[in-house]
Amino acid sequence: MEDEIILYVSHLKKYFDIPNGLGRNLGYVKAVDDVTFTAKKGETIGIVGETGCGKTTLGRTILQLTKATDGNVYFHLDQDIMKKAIELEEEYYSLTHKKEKSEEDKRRIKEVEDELIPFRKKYSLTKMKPKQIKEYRRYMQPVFQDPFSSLDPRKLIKDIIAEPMKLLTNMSKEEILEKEKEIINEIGLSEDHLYRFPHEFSGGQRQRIGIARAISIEPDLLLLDEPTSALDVSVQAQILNMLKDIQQRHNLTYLFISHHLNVIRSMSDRVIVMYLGKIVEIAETHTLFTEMLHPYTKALLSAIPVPDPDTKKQHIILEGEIPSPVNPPKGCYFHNRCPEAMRNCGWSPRDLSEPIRDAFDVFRNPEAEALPEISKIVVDEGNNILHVRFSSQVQDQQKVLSVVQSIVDKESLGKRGIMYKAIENITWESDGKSLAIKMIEPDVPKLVEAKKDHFVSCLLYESPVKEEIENAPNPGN
Ligand SMILES: Nc1ncnc2c1ncn2[C@@H]1O[C@H](COP(=O)(O)OP(=O)(O)OP(=O)(O)O)[C@@H](O)[C@H]1O
Repeated sequence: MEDEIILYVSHLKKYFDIPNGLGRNLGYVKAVDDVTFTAKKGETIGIVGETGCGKTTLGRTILQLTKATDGNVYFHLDQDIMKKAIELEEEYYSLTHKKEKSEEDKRRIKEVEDELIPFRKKYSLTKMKPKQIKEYRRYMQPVFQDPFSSLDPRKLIKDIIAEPMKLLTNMSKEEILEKEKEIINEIGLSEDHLYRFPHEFSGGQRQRIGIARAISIEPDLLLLDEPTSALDVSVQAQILNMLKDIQQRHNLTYLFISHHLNVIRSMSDRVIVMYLGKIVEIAETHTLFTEMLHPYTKALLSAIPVPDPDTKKQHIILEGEIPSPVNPPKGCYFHNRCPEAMRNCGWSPRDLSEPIRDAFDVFRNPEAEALPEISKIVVDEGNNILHVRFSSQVQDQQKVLSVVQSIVDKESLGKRGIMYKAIENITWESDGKSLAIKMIEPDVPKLVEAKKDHFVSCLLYESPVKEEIENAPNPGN
């Protein structure tokens, strides 16, 4: 692997619209949400995470097979330009995301913007015109999971492999055939296989053909999206070994997506762990598998079986459901399942609205007969307040308050006793009909370099550190 940075993905986002069928938008699926990383020439970056966390969408958006919603992708550039891209993008991002901006910051933002806008148009794939993107396409190629559907059954292998060469290069017919002969041997098949149809091949052979097609135009980067997941275990190892050989011979960079942690471990130089469209951790492979930092990575990796029966390993079972990418929680997206969550990790009035409604509903709780009737519950996400409105003036305010307090305590128990610490105060509004539960504003974790070359997005690794937060006096108590 060289030190040359071949790919810089900068704050990339892909949100899918959710149309209601009547021309209006119901919201977005945040499939990729602010992803930043670099890849070096000859490096394999493994991408892991539970199903639906955005791995495929990330790969497709980088390769411009899906149009990005926001962010930039710099690829295959002169190293000085690449360095400039990183400098400009990072400065712009940190300036524009400052909570309070000085006059000097505002002036600098304008200056960086003036330089960045034409720079992006010229160099960022997400801002280029289709014709310009086409020039880069030959240097980045995808290989997908399903070798059965990715090859046109009516075409000879010769024509299938020739497609990218015809489309993206100026090679003559003779040159294409020459290249095909060379490449078919490289993937372990022979020249006469060029004159057969896809159905005449096994799954493993078809995936070899898919790889041959991708490397025929001598790209620099391959997106390998679960390339062996549809194959028998015995065939998987052969394909993985072949991919390693091809990588060495051609000095290729791989973006390697897989559910299989052992495959990721054996293939990758560095690993990206994703959760709900965001990167939660990036580190060199050995470090990630032995000294993982993020609570999610710890849980994910605890699921790998240990071959030695004498070695005891604790399997961390995550409670709670994966939140919807349409309406992800505030703060850290993982906080509601996190065994190490703290009071500022993202608790929201949303968490209390249902339990409070249930406790005051006579159909769900017989004891609610003695309680006043709720007319409305309003979640004010902006101010982090839950407003509970009753149908009429509440006489025994103390009793209602203690019921609400007991719900908060009960809910907190399920959240390892943490959530109650997120309550700033519970007060009656002056009309005597409404109760307001105010929660603290959660912090949003940033991807920070916690150790050398080891990045993690978790408040445990940002200041104020865990102890400070946990020992802070709790105004809700
Ligand atoms: N074309 C689309 N339109 C709307 N939503 C989409 C589309 N493609 C993906 N999604 C949604 O985006 C999110 C991320 O999906 P993606 O396929 O990228 O995840 P993944 O990690 O690759 O999952 P898997 O491991 O199952 O392939 C999911 O919630 C998915 O439902």
